[in-house]
Amino acid sequence: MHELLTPREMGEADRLAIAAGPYDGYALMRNAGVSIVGALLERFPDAGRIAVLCGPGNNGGDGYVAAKLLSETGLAVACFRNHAPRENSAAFLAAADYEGPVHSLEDFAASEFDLIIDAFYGAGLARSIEGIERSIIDAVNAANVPVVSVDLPSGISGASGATLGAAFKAILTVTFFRKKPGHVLQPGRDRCGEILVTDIGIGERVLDAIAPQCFENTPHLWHQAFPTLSADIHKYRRGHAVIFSGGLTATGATRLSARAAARIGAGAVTVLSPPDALLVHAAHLTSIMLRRTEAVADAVNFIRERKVFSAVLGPGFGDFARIRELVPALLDKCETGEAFKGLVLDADALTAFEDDPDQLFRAAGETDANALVLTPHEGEFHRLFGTIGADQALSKLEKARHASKRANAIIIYKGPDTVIAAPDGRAAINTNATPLLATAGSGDVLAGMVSGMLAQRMPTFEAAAAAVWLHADAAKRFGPGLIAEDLPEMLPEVLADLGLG
Ligand SMILES: NC(=O)C1=CN([C@@H]2O[C@H](COP(=O)(O)OP(=O)(O)OC[C@H]3O[C@@H](n4cnc5c(N)ncnc54)[C@H](OP(=O)(O)O)[C@@H]3O)[C@@H](O)[C@H]2O)[C@@H](O)CC1
Ligand SMILES: Nc1ncnc2c1ncn2[C@@H]1O[C@H](COP(=O)(O)OP(=O)(O)O)[C@@H](O)[C@H]1O
Ligand SMILES: [K+]
Repeated sequence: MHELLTPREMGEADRLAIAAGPYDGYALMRNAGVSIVGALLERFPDAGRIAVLCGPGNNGGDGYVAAKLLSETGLAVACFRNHAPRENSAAFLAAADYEGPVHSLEDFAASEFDLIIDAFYGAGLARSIEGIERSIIDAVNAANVPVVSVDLPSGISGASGATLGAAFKAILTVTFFRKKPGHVLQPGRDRCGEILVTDIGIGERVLDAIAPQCFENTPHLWHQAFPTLSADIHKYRRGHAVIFSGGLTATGATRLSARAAARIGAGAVTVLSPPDALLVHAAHLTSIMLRRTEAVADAVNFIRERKVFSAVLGPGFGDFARIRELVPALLDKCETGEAFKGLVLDADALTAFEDDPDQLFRAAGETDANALVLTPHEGEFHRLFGTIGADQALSKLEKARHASKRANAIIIYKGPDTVIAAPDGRAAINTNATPLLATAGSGDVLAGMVSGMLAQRMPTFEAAAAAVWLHADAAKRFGPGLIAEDLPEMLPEVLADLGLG
């Protein structure tokens, strides 16, 4: 159930399901209406006066089916519309079968109803909502009457989650077969309220032909790829990660990453520290090892000699020129048949390429697409991928995908709706985050977690997706008062509950 279907793919799913039978378009629509009414009666048993706002397409058709069923239960239902459905469409049949009152949108007043069913537009919304429909959406949102949206809150793009003109703020959204990206990307996600995905008779087999490439980030996506421990494992075989430290005044970020890499299961973690920061690290580290490194060659030699599998570069690092030297040298190590296979660039290691992102992309272009993970937040994304970031026509999902191809790297585009994208086209949208993560250092922890998973040889896309989900789950479990230090300490509980590690 974690596949996300674009509106175009959903249209294809409908088409394939109708071709396979036994349901035709109107039968699917009746099933959709049944699922809407079932959810509504269960959640709003006291709603006596219900308005159904019907658009001209099949979303409106679902509305007429729901109106008919609700009126058959004896409730006072009224439909409002300005455009009748196209003749011979499934929605046309649904409108004809509904025998209750149909009014003009001009006569609608939100205050006269206990509940509003929003069936203006769903997956077919193709342009900005204007005119009377827009005025009604604004008035209903202001009136605070509960809204149940059919498929999507009207005004939200199913493809991008963007608001086209104006959008309802629903308390419940009932959708069919699978969620769409618009249900999980902001601001769409906030507009949906509770999301109920219902079965309307579309068989799972349609997915074989559609082969979706976008997923909601749930443990199903990466559970199988999570590393397991054999009885004869030892710490270096389990996986050795290194974290590059900056100078004396910014060592905390390094230790946050290191602790997270260790807690997520790396067998050994070493902090590579410049001479001036050694003492402060030594005073704080216990199970995490410490190594003095000065020249780029020191780090590269250590990585080779000590069979290091992954590294984090960037948190608190400070020295941009050194980063620009280190990145090509480290990516080169990923390619030379040695143990080292994964580099995570975060924070300063992203900003270091702000003036010449092509320098990074050239180095990355010569390596395996699974060797590099970039973890930009909004600001860092714009620094590295200015043109892509500024393109208003692209959703966050599409931006992450374009950036991933451009950089030949796995991108973790962070935020309330973090998108993880791979150059091969796969993408995952994360939905379990909490605003509690907006605390200094939480990104450093995430970078460390990714490298800890890479050290254990988890495939890169799955490692990135797993780290993002586990990071958010840790935050939610800890709850209010969270600071970044708490996140690694919650991981044992998170992992144990999933039976991982
Ligand atoms: N068998 C199935 O397929 C099933 C589908 N199901 C349901 O169908 C929904 C998708 O139906 P849909 O494709 O008809 O699209 P929908 O969202 O109703 O809008 C299209 C209409 O709106 C119009 N229009 C668009 N934007 C506009 C705007 N801004 N302002 C004004 N008009 C605008 C557009 O006009 P046009 O662009 O063609 O001129 C067209 O007339 C889906 O969400 C689900 O609820 C379920 O019943 C299960 C079975
Ligand atoms: N409002 C929010 N809701 C959910 N997650 C958030 C929110 N704000 C930040 N985060 C998450 O917190 C982390 C912050 O990372 P980052 O901005 O790099 O912080 P820092 O640089 O302080 O470590 C990211 O994983 C991001 O997705
Ligand atoms: K709708």
